[in-house]
Amino acid sequence: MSTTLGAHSAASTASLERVPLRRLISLYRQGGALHALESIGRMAEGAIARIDLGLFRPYLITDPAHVQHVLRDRADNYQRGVVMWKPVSRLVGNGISSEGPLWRSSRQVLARVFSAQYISHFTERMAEAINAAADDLLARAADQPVDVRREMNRLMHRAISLVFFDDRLSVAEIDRLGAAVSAASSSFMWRMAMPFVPNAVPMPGDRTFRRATRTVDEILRPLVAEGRKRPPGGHDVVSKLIEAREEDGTPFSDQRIRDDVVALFVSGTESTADGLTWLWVALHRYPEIAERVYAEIRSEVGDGPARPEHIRRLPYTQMFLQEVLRMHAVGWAVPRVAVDDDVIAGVPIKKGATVVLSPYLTHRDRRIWERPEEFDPERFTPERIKARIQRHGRFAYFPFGGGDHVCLGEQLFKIETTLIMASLLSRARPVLRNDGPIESQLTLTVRPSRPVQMTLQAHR
Ligand code: HEM
Repeated sequence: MSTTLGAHSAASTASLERVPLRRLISLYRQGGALHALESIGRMAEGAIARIDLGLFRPYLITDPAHVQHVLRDRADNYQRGVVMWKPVSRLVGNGISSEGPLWRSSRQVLARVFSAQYISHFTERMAEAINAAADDLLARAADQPVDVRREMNRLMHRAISLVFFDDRLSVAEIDRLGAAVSAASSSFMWRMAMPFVPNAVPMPGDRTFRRATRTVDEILRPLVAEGRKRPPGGHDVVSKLIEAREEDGTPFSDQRIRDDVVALFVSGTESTADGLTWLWVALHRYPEIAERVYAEIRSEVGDGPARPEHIRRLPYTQMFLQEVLRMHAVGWAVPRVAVDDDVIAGVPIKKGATVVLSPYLTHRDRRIWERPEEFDPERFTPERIKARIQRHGRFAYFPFGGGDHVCLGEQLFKIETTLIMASLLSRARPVLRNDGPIESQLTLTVRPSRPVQMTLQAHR
């Protein structure tokens, strides 16, 4: 086994460099999977890397021009369709998380529901719900450390409750739904590792999967049935899916609606919880930079409550958030399969090959980012963004992906996160209470290696 590196100049012929398996194993042994990934990224320096794992030989792509080629210029030739997908589709069906006509009809309706304009129907109530939950959190976290991920999930579920269900599901039920979706998602690891095993053959995790999907159905099916009896015109996800039509004009079935809601949960909640957790780690780690965030929020929001109009009056807070997602690109891998033969930067990509784009590595490419290991929100001033785009193109920074499958939840994430920050940080600042260091861990997302514990100290 080996890793083969190809040149990154579009005009050049491929220059290849082999890294023996010994090297890969030694990188893994030195510092785990993330260290190995980072090291390959550094060696490649934007060139295409071929990770040779025997039968599976994906290409790792990090140069912004190559990313643009896959996600935008030749998007028709690069589709989702990894074999690992089969077990996931048992949970999320074949709508928004797939490809083809069913994806297109889901995407069409959901792109509208998740646009800034549609979400604005909910921001007023979202701010109220987040302020109320923040009051509760501030009271609990004043002296006793709380688990950041769990608390961020709770806050996020309040926003989701509105946008997905127009508040027709209680927060307790959404927490239950979230837990079931999360249990189901982690139950099919074995099936993902061995996708060719038929469903009829029992495997570890099957029982958890069945129990979790039963809970999901118990919660969502009555909600869809009740939604069908309501007058049309609702702005929430379920109402819009009920009004949606397939390309041939048939309405979405109950199963299809249930599948898309679950798919949104799967795509949206894990990455949001990870992104929000890194946010608190960054505020604690970089106190001088965090002071500027607190000062901006205090000057605009005072002692609260946070309101929708504050969102666009907090530019430094937004820059801080962008830098969090640069350093901690939680969706670290965006995989695609080549539909037909292609050539990228002189490297032939055969039909059926898997290419993996990695925002995590692109965001740490030294050719694009000065001192990429340093946390610096100033990278995101409008002037510097413009200069970067002119020099390196739009895909130098792509935490939310790009092209046809660009993340649907980007606006929702920004709105809910800014409201959460404004509501909590107008009154308090975080202090992490973990004993040891918090490292990054590579799983399906990049997440903190241990649960993050924090208290919230009232501003003096
Ligand atoms: C920090 C938060 C988030 C990050 C970093 C993130 C990242 C991403 C990325 C990289 C993709 C592209 C995947 C691909 O091209 O294959 C994506 C797609 C997607 N995201 Fe997000 N996401 C976040 C939050 C959300 C939220 C809050 C939602 C919805 C509630 C959401 C829903 C989706 C959906 C449905 C897709 C697939 C879209 C399609 O295939 O048409 N995401 N996300």
